[in-house]
Amino acid sequence: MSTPPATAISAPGKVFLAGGYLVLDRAYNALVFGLSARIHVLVEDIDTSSGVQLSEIVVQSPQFREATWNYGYRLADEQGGVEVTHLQGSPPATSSRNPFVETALAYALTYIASISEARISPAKVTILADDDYYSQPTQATLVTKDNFTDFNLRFADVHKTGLGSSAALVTAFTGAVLSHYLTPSQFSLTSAEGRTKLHNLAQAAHCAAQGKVGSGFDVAAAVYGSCVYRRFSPSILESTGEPGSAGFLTRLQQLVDSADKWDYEIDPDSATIPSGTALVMCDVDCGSQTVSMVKKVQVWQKADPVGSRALSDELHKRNRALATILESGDLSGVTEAFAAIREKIREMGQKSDVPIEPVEQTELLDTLTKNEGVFGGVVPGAGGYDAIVLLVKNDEATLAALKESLSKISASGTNVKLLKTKGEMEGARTEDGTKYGQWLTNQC
Ligand SMILES: Nc1ncnc2c1ncn2[C@@H]1O[C@H](COP(=O)(O)OP(=O)(O)OP(=O)(O)O)[C@@H](O)[C@H]1O
Ligand SMILES: C[C@@](O)(CCOP(=O)(O)O)CC(=O)O
Repeated sequence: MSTPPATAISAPGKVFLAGGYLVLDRAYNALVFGLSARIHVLVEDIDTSSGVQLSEIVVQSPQFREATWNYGYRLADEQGGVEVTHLQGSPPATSSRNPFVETALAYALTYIASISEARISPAKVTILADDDYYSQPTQATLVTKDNFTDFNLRFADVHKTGLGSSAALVTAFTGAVLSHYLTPSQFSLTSAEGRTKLHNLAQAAHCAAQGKVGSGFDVAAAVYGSCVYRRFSPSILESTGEPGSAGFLTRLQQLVDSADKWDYEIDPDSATIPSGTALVMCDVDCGSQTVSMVKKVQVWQKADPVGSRALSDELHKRNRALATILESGDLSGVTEAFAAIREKIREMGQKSDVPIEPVEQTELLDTLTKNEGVFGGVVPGAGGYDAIVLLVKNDEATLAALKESLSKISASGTNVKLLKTKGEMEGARTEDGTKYGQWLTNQC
């Protein structure tokens, strides 16, 4: 009997162009773009024809070493939902846990159990990520097969580029598991209702795995692609509880299915990349980012509520002006719009004593914006030293000149690299499960 193709879903990474920090407050919205860099999640049934009835799901990330996680699952008493246990199996199963995978699995299986009587059969889940999510070791010769690179590294040794791998992973994982176990009438990624459910479930799982409630812009972009985003009130997720706790199944099902519980606003039509242009990203290898940036900005906001509100209002006005220019497609004034945003971001950084646009990044952005065909750019999201994003003319000559400028800059100190990924409009989507060739174990 031939093996059915894997259920495959992919979700994009993100670049946060305008509205970092402000978006944590529902008074402001954010301009976020999805990226062509995607994470793909494939689900295949495990053959139990030998009569063995396992309750086991194996998750593997075969581009990395020691990246196989085995999970047992069981329906907990008192409507506690599906409890997932990380099994310490023999190698290749890894002993270190992956909170994003584990939580996404428990949340997805619990939601499935809340709306379906069907048995959850054993399965193998494969995660494949675009190269751009991780900085590649400079000396190593890496093997790429069927479009994905074997990084030959353990997760602990990987440097991420900050494209939102965890949000893309949780979204694609949740979508793939729901699509695999539910019928199209119970869940379909192509319907508006299905997307809403995927968003709500992935948002809840991602916050739980992170151990904090962020604005959720990264999950919104992973589900809907480029959009103007206003966050949900954090209180919505306060009483969901833990998988296994009494009533978790009912609470999660209501959270996912009751659209009126949520107050986020997601508008994919108002985030536009003008025709003939591209949003590109440069990975900057220049020291690490301060982890407590958000906390420090909040300390400043508390200490100076009036001043910080006035600055945020002005920055928001400038963010909206950029969004309007991009939407109009008429790029006159776009360079000034980027500069105006950066001016206020630097002021916010000085006032809060946070390197949102540190001086090294100011120099880099100023230098690159002088290039023919580069309209402007910013330090995305929370800012810091890790990356910059540029709006450029989408042609070979501009990209070649940009690469040349970056290699000159790299030769004189800071290592800066143009990533292959570009801004893209589309969110999570169903993929053809037969196109992953050698990465699928059933076909090895
Ligand atoms: N290919 C993958 N396979 C399995 N787990 C992954 C994969 N990629 C990322 N993850 C999980 O996501 C974690 C990284 O998430 P984190 O939120 O720290 O980074 P990010 O989302 O890429 O970055 P940022 O939020 O700065 O944009 C990893 O430690 C791992 O648990
Ligand atoms: C600072 C913040 O507004 C954006 C962080 O963005 P990034 O992870 O740096 O892309 C935090 C958030 O929105 O959750």
